[in-house]
Amino acid sequence: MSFNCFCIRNMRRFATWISSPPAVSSSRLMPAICNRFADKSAAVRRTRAFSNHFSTERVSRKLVRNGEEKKLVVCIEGNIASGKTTCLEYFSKTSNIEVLTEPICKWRNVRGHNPLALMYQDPTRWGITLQTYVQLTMLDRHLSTISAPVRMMERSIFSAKYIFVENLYRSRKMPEVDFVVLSEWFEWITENIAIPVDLIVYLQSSPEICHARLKERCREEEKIIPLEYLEAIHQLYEDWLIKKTSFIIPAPVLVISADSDLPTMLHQYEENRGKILGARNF
Ligand SMILES: Nc1ncnc2c1ncn2[C@@H]1O[C@H](COP(=O)(O)OP(=O)(O)O)[C@@H](O)[C@H]1O
Ligand SMILES: Nc1ccn([C@H]2C[C@H](O)[C@@H](COP(=O)(O)O)O2)c(=O)n1
Repeated sequence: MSFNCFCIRNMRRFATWISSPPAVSSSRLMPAICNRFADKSAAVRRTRAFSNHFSTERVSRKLVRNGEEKKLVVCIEGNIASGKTTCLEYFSKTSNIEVLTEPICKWRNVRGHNPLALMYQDPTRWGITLQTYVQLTMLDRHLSTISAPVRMMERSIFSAKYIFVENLYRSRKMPEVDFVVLSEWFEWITENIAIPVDLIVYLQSSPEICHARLKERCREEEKIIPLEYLEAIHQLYEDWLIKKTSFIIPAPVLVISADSDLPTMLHQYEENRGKILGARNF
């Protein structure tokens, strides 16, 4: 299937999903998963445990967590080294919110392996390995119990797919079969599980500034990242969140210009505090 056909099919799926969401219930879903392992009693046990945490009461009829509808979820998006972690640190110190950074420690060490380093060394071979694990760990982040009225998290399962997987595929570093399998997983997840996001804060920065910050941060795995890689990531972010021409955006977007020095950035975060933490009215 050509890339264009694939995109059109995705768009159609999303359109169908919006107008007529799939009727998957937790009681149907979990046995289906467990039956793959041909263990019926385990299927029943897991269904009960699963049903304690999820219900299908919301309009979308996707699986949703009980009692978490009123909590606010804000995703901080932006290029590598644009200042996302610094932004999260600032808000975590100055407000009573829950902050979830990207699980990069896991990406650098999963049972003694470093898929992040492997991906940068040989993206064609290891891109699928890293991105499969990113998708799992980001889903885990999204579905974890929210411990405060507001959750701010670094990136999302959406940018993992729309930016990083997309970039690997478009730059011909990810084989089509890997891209298609990962896309099937992503579509299944987003069609069947509610992943609530109330606001996206996009830290918009120039690739050159990010490159300079990335060099200064000096993460071992990222030393080989060229400026062109950050330019490609930047373009995908711009198409998604500014031009709005590539993929569905799961929440309203607040754009913050992120090229300034640290004191100016902290001032900007203060100015936007109300919009970010009161995002339901944004
Ligand atoms: N406004 C800024 N001006 C200069 N350096 C910054 C600024 N914000 C962050 N940094 C530095 O740039 C590097 C990347 O920032 P970080 O917050 O880790 O980015 P990200 O989480 O988006 O990858 C870090 O070394 C950080 O100290
Ligand atoms: N889906 C993803 C998400 C992140 N990465 C890489 C990019 C960086 O090297 C690192 C963490 O990014 P940062 O938080 O510093 O912006 O992980 C990836 O390859 N795929």
